[in-house]
Amino acid sequence: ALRRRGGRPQLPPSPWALPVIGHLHHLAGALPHRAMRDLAARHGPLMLLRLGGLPVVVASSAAAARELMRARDLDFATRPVTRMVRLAIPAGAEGIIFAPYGEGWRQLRKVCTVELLSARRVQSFRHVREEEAGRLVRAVAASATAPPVNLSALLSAYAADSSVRAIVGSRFKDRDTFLGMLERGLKLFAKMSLPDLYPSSRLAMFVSRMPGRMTRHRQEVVAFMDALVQEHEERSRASADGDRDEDLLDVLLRIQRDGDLQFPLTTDNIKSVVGSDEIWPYHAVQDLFAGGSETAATTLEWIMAELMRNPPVMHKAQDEVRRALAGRQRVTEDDLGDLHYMRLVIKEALRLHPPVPLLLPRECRRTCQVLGFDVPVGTMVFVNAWAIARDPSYWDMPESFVPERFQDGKIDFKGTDFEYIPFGAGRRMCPGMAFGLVNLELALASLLYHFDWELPVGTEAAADIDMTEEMGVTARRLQDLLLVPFVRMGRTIKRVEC
Ligand code: HEM
Repeated sequence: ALRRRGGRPQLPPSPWALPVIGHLHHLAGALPHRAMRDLAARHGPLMLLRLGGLPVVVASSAAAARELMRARDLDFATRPVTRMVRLAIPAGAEGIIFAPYGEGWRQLRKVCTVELLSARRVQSFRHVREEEAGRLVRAVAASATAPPVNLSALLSAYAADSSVRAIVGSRFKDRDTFLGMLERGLKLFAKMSLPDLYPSSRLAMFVSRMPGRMTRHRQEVVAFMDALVQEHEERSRASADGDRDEDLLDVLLRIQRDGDLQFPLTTDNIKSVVGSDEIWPYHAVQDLFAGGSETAATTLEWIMAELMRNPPVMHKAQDEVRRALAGRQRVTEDDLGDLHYMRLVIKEALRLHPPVPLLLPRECRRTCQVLGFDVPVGTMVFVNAWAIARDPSYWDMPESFVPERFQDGKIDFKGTDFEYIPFGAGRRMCPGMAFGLVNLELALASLLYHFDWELPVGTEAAADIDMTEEMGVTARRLQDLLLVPFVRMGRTIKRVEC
């Protein structure tokens, strides 16, 4: 396929490069999705960058995304496993996010959709979400005595607590250690280090501190997983409750133990799928935590910031929630069905602030053509979902927060409208969409129902709210969101005194 134009491949266009670092200098000083959008404006919707020694193709239009994730989805259905990821995760134990395309990933993906993230399972954690949303409301109310409230911190706690409770249960005694380990692991995996940028360089391996950190993380995980799995197995032997109280790790261990699935999968299959390494359940649960926690916290923060900047939208959303829930003491999931406008608000926030702006990287499995260019096997691929969702060729007033643009229901995030793909598309699309959305809806409805919100002293105008992003595990706010809540009790609104 690469034998074109007299034997030379027609690669996608690239900016000018420097020796050794390639195009890295073009990304310096800006967040990757922003720098890549600016480069794409000059070099086109499919461009080839060399990041150190790593070839990377970036897709920046709906047409390019459609080709990669629909027409050629199978050719791009694998994830790159960098040297650092491989140090932390042995082959066969990658979990779901990092799993290369193949039988192992396919089976785990089925476990995800049929068991872990199915509608039934999402429903089974309803009480966890409602309790955690209640805890969030109480925490906001309690902090309201000394405003402003650091809403970012409270939302992070809400998202992390509800995820960890779903994954390992509320009775797990080393929960805080587990949470700390997951958060450290996520930060390590989110970084591109020297050995990743120069995959064949021994020097990069030698000078970087990442290999040591990854190895220590793996050792920590192995030690911890033993205790975690043992505790869960003892509990499941002691319990006669069937699966009534199962957390996600219980489900994974049950599947490993019994092959108890709706599709034929024996214990032996599972072992070969997940490898015999004892840390496989860890990476599966880490993926669920990665998927569930940061994405929810980040999105909720952006939604609240956008609502503060757009008072008419805030009033309309509050009006809807308060009308639908009139007289209720607290918000439950039964109440969410009628909140149409609030759902448009969430959609619009996911358009302007997709928490995973470049989606998760894919890798080309087979040399092929995209938009008429040759993409060589082994190339890493990013889809700039953030840039596409702000492209004026698809969106009117793309930088403005206008939930009504989704009112006619023509565009959705289910992976078929490629100008709007916050959850990705194709075979590797996010399997946790339903799980994620219900988490967002319950927390948001609670914040809108119970509180009125004002800007802290010193932030006089809504336009002064700092909207700068930073890139960590997700594209979140650089500054914590500080707001002043007023508890709304019936018709009177007063600052809480406790
Ligand atoms: C607002 C919420 C969320 C957003 C915006 C989001 C976004 C994404 C994106 C962009 C991808 C990559 C898709 C691709 O490569 O095409 C992804 C993959 C994934 N997400 Fe989510 N996600 C969310 C919530 C969740 C939740 C709640 C879970 C699980 C509890 C989850 C689990 C996963 C997993 C396991 C993958 C990897 C799938 C694979 O590689 O086959 N996500 N997510």
